[in-house]
Amino acid sequence: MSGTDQPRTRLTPPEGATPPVRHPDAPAPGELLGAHYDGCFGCGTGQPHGLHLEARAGDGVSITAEFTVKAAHQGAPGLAHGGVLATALDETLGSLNWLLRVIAVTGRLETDFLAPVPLGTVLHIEARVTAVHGRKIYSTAVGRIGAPDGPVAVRAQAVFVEVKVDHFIDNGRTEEIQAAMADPDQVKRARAFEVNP
Ligand SMILES: CCCCCCCC(=O)SCCNC(=O)CCNC(=O)[C@H](O)C(C)(C)COP(=O)(O)OP(=O)(O)OC[C@H]1O[C@@H](n2cnc3c(N)ncnc32)[C@H](O)[C@@H]1OP(=O)(O)O
Repeated sequence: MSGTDQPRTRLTPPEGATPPVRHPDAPAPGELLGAHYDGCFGCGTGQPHGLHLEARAGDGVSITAEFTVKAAHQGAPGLAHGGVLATALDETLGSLNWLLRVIAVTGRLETDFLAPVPLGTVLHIEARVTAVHGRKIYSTAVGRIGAPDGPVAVRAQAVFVEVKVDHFIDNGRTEEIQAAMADPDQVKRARAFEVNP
């Protein structure tokens, strides 16, 4: 690899990284998080072919989530598309930041595909933050077939990078940004960008 092809950072926390701290206002363990934005492909109710992933707060800085593989999510006949499975992991890992009450985006996501996932499967995902270092949040996730203790189909390791809300406002298409900011529901307005209302 040439210098510019190198990943920005390793997936294992560096020396000096600290354990994550659950925000005191984070939803209680077991609480459903709900969609952060109707238009989100991972969790939004306004996306007919989206994943409609449902995430719940877990203990510490962890999340459990469920995603049912539907016809629109196929790659090979009757099997989930690998990119869709990576999206489900990304969405669950992204939800962890809500427990830290930090706005962050995926910087790096590495996925291991261990077993094919048939159409109709409920994928049970568990994700947790392992460490924080500066703006970098290190996390892992595992997705199991059919039950929380079912066979492991996918695993992921990720680094999220903390950003300011300007990241979305400056880079998102104007129509969607304006519509999200004009939402009369204050919580929905804030959660579109995962900002602590
Ligand atoms: C609202 C919630 C929605 C959740 C949806 C699910 C999550 C998503 O899919 S988010 C969408 C996909 N991700 C993106 O679009 C991100 C695109 N990338 C970017 O915008 C930028 O590259 C961004 C913000 C990640 C980093 O840029 P910038 O703020 O300039 O970072 P920079 O100051 O260079 O680096 C800060 C630290 O992060 C590290 N870093 C930066 N980029 C990366 C990366 N890609 N991978 C790993 N580490 C990184 C740097 O090494 C640096 O570490 P250190 O402080 O130790 O030196």
